[in-house]
Amino acid sequence: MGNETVVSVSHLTKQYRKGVRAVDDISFSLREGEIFGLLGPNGSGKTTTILMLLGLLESTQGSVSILGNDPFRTPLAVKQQVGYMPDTIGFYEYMTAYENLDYTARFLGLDAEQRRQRITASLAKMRLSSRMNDKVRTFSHGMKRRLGLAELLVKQPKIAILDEPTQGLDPQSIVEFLSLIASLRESEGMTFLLSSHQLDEIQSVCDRVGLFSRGKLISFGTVAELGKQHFGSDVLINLQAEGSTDLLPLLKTQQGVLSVEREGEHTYLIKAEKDIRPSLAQAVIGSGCNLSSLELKQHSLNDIYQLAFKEASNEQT
Ligand SMILES: Nc1ncnc2c1ncn2[C@@H]1O[C@H](COP(=O)(O)OP(=O)(O)OP(=O)(O)O)[C@@H](O)[C@H]1O
Repeated sequence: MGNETVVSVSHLTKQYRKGVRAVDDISFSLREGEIFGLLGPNGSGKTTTILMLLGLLESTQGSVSILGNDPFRTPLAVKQQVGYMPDTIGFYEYMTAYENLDYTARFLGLDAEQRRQRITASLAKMRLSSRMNDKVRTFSHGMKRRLGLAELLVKQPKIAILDEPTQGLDPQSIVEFLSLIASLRESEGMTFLLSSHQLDEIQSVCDRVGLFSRGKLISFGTVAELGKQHFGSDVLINLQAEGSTDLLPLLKTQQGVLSVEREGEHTYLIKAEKDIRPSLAQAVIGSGCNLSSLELKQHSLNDIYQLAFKEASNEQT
């Protein structure tokens, strides 16, 4: 991931005519080459934010800068550098995959040979070469998503914004789709913004996430940072040990330990200020017990999401 800021959002607000404040004073920035997950329940403001990033919707207040351009004032400059995959991808169903991509490529002003090269390379990367002359209406949902990524590749944008890209995919296709995104980041250096409520998958691919609740960005950072912010602890350690000594009092008094919970007869979950596995191992072995496992655990994005929303709704009521 580079250090250059490619997307910068400052105090962005959108109030629809009917009075709904769909996005309420949000600020964040994205770095070149990062994969960012915009997470939130239905109606929390994700799509409204995305539309403002794309210049398709005017903000009520605040500003957006995409690679130095204001998307609402200079939409063409932004459109050339940003690829967008909406939640319902609109391909021409009675045209072939190749024809659909050629239609997109013509807008880029490429000559016939450049178009052919770019399209065939993109379809190959998305493993759709064998289906390029088939009509899109014969494609499965997952194949249409892959064709959506191929279309992004034809466009070669610096930034790709994908609204609910994994919606409707089976678990295997989700894993495959997200690994394609990760590989595009590696090979093309693209920056991705994904909106989603598929937490586990997002955790596996995103460098940083932003949690949305009722138009507000209630948390922003890496999953580890969010874990610290909401759970007040840097690390969770899972320890398994057997022996005649009750380890609970011993573990509780170790330096750096914040709390200890017994999770099973011989299993403990330790909340600690930092990674103190070496001193825990010493203490356990010193007490005469057999240490069978000592693992660093992260709070799952799902745990963080649940807690963050509980906190946000407590604040709002
Ligand atoms: N054109 C509109 N006019 C008035 N209100 C709108 C309009 N579009 C969205 N809203 C409202 O703004 C809020 C945020 O909607 P938005 O679509 O941005 O949420 P979302 O997080 O993308 O939801 P989802 O996950 O369901 O797509 C909701 O209360 C929605 O009803």
